[in-house]
Amino acid sequence: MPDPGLTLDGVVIRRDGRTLVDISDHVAPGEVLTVMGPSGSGKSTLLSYIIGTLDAGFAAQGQVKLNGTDITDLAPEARHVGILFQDDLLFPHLSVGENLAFGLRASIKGRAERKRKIDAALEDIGLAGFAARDPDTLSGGQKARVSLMRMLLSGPKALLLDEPFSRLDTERRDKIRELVFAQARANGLPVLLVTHDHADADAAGGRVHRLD
Ligand SMILES: Nc1ncnc2c1ncn2[C@@H]1O[C@H](COP(=O)(O)OP(=O)(O)OP(=O)(O)O)[C@@H](O)[C@H]1O
Repeated sequence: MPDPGLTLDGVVIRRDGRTLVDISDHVAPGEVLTVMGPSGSGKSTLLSYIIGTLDAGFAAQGQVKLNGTDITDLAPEARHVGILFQDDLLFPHLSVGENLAFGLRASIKGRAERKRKIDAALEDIGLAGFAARDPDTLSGGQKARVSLMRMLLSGPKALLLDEPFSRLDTERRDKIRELVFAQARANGLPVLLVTHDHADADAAGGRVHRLD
């Protein structure tokens, strides 16, 4: 595979004549690149560009490549880039298992195979036996784990994290952060982490790109 990982090649994003983002970088499989910067510096804007949902009011140039393939002009769903937000919500009218099934790749058709995958996924995140539960009966940390797993089950080739830990208390935060990074490493996913928190950057252990 040519150049595995996520490549940002001369990505420049402007708004009203002001350059917000200017980045060229390569994030290897299993590596975490942390993006930090003050409020309004363009962190979420960069993630929108990568997933293909940048607001038309921005002017952008540069290529986004995933495993050597240029995905800059693909529709968001064709990019296979997973994103996790601070307030990621589970579908409240679906059970925990159905929420996970929603993320499962369409290629997994058989009922038994889907159930087996979901049970294994719940076990992976320490929630074995939770398939029938309603999301609103879960704690914040449990919901965060289900959101993460739902996203991973959709088979992303890169992982973007937009302050996904900031609502969690310190103890849960450490555990979930570890789980996210361990899953990214296990799946060989390049990770781009947007955060205000230096503890997140330290836990990620990789390089830091600053937007000012
Ligand atoms: N749809 C929009 N219309 C107008 N301005 C926008 C829009 N979206 C973002 N902006 C502006 O673009 C700049 C970058 O916003 P962005 O959300 O990327 O910042 P951020 O670094 O993620 O901030 P925060 O840390 O507060 O989330 C800000 O000045 C913001 O006001």
